[in-house]
Amino acid sequence: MPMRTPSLYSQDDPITEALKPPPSETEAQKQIRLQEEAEAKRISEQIDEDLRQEREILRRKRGEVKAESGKSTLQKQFQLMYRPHSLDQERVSWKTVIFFNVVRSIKHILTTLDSWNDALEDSELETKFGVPGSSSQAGMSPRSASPYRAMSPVSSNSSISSLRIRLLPLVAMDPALADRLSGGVTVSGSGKGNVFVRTGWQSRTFDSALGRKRQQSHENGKAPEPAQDALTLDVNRMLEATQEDIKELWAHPTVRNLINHRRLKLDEWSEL
Ligand SMILES: Nc1nc2c(ncn2[C@@H]2O[C@H](COP(=O)(O)OP(=O)(O)OP(=O)(O)O)[C@@H](O)[C@H]2O)c(=O)[nH]1
Ligand SMILES: [Mg+2]
Repeated sequence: MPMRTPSLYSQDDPITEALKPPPSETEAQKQIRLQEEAEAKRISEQIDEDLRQEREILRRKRGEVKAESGKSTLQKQFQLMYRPHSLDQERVSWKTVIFFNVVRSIKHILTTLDSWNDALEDSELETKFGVPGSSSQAGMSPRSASPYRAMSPVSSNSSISSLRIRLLPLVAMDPALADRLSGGVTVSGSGKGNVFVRTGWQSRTFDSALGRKRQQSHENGKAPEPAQDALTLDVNRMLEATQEDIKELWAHPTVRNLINHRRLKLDEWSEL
């Protein structure tokens, strides 16, 4: 009796019924068909096996460590215990991040204020939006839906516009800081654009900050001194010069109002 290759098709499946070979099939044709089926099955099983192995490799690569399980915290603790100097060195790179967050937030406040024409006072907010929480006009878009420009007289917004002018040089540093963090990848967009932080930002900010100095002191076998580069020095100076303006902006009733009415949201930026 000749060996029969097992058929792919089961006996009681409606699809099997539909795919049945024609009754006129010769024995030779049948053999070819069964061989083709067996080959197709083998290939399909091979693909499944390959996929399974790939998943397994990926799973091993990722490891079993879960997100938010304290990896970074543990690393910092080890650093503190065994290489406290390395944290001093890192301080410089974090400076860029902190400056960027501050500058970006100020820019965001000013942009939001601008979209409200710098002039949302208590009385106007109450009239326009009702008491906080009553959402009669929630979602109304600022510029298009309001004739503020025409109707709001110069009052508290005069101080905002002067704050805006004083803070302009600081806000102008935003692209440079973003550029530093994203490693030269241009951050485009409307000012709301996110910075895509790329792997290695820390060594980048660190290298830019220390440059040759680091190399030299490594050659001497000494730990490098924390230093700052031109960019962070500039921002540092500007922050010092404008700190009162920043406080004033933050405490300004219009800004307070926007925050209270949830017209101004400052994102937390916790990826770093
Ligand atoms: N109670 C407690 N909280 C911890 C401990 N270690 C870390 N945390 C907190 O857990 C949170 C996550 O810690 P991370 O060190 O950022 O965790 P991670 O594994 O690096 O997280 P990913 O980078 O998102 O994968 C932080 O809020 C830490 O403060 C711990 O030993 N005890
Ligand atoms: Mg982490």
